[in-house]
Amino acid sequence: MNRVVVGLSGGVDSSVAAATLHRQGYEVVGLTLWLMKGKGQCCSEGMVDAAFICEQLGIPHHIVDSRDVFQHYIVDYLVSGYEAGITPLPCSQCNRAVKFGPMLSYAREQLGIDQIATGHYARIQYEATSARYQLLRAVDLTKDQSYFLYDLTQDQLAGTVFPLGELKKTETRRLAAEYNLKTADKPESQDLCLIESHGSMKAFLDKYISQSSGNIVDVDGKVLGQHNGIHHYTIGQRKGIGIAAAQPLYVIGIDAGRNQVIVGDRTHATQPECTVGRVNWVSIPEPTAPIRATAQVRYRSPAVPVTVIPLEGNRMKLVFDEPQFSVTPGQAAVLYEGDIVLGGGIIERPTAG
Ligand SMILES: Nc1ncnc2c1ncn2[C@@H]1O[C@H](COP(=O)(O)OP(=O)(O)OP(=O)(O)O)[C@@H](O)[C@H]1O
Repeated sequence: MNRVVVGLSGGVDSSVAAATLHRQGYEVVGLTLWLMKGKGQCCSEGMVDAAFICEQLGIPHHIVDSRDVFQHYIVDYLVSGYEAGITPLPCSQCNRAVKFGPMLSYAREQLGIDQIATGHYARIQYEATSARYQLLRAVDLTKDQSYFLYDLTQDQLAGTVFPLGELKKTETRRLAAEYNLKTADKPESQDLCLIESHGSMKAFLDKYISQSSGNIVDVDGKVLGQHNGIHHYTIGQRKGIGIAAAQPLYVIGIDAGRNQVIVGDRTHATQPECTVGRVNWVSIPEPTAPIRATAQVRYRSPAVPVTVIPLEGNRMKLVFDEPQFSVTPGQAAVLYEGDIVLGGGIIERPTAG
C-alpha cells in the first residue's frame, strides 16, 4: 500500500488533503510541526484540531517540536532583515527549511515513508525529457501558492504530493463538508502566520526591535519629518507616512546605517530592473544565457514580462519590459513560463549591483 505523511496544520486544506489521500487508499500518517514559541495560540489550536482530524480518520498523529528551527529560520530572519531595512519574505524559506525538508527527513528516517503531502495549492509534474520535476501554478489561480514554493529542491518535489492542486477552493470546502470534517467551517487564514498570531507585523516586530526614532527625508536629503523605527516601513508604502505633501509620497528607500526613511513621488518608486540573490532554479537547469520569462515581484502582483540575465554566484538581473512599481528588497521575485515556475530568489537592494 502507498504510504504518505501529511503535514497537518489543523486547517481545512490540510484536513481535506489527508482525507482525500485516505479515501484513495493511501496509508496516511498525520504530522504537525509545533512552530511557534510563546504566543502560539494558533499552533496549539492547530495541534488539537489536527489531532481531532487524525482521530476522525483513524490514522496516527505525530507532533514534532520545531520551535527552535522556526525561531532560527523565520523569527530571527525576519527581525534581522527588518533591522537592516529590508522587508523579508519568510514563507519560501519556511517551506524549504522548516516544513518540506524536515518533514521529508522525518518521514524517511523515523517512519520509513518516502512521500509527504501538504494542502498547498500548486502542482508538481515529472518532465521526462529533462528528467526533472516541475512546479506549476494551481488550477485555482485565486489560491495559487506556487510563489511561496519556488525554493523547493528537486528532491523535495520528487517526494511531495499536492492533492489540492487541481481543486478550486470551493470544491475543497465542499469535500470537507461531505467528509464531515471538523475543520470544514474553519475560517481562512488571511495573513502570514506570525501576523495572525500577533495581530499585526508591527506588534510582532515591536516585541523584538526597540523603537529608534530618526529622520524621514526626501531624495535630496531634506528632512520632512520623523519616524519611530525603520522596521515600521516598507518600500512602496504610501499609507501611514504621516507627512502632508502636494502629491502622494511613497517610501522609496530605507537606510539602516543612517536610520533614515527616504520618501519620493511615484516615479521614484518605479524601477526598470533589479538584481536577485539566492536564486533557486526549481524546474529547469540554471540557464547559461539570458532568457525571457514573466516575473512576479510580490505574492499578489501580476506576472510581468522580463529578460532574465544570469549572474555569477546564484544571482540574476531582471530587466522589466515596463518599469515596475514597488520592487522591494527582501521579497521574492519568482519567474514563470506560463504555469511553470522556473525559479526565483530574493530581491536585493538596488545598490548591490
Ligand atoms: N504546523 C504545521 N505542521 C505541518 N504542516 C503544516 C503546518 N503548517 C502548515 N502546514 C502544511 O502547509 C500547508 C500550507 O500551509 P499554510 O500555512 O499556507 O496554510 P493554509 O493554506 O491555510 O492551509 P490549511 O488550511 O491546511 O491551514 C498546509 O495545508 C499544511 O499541509
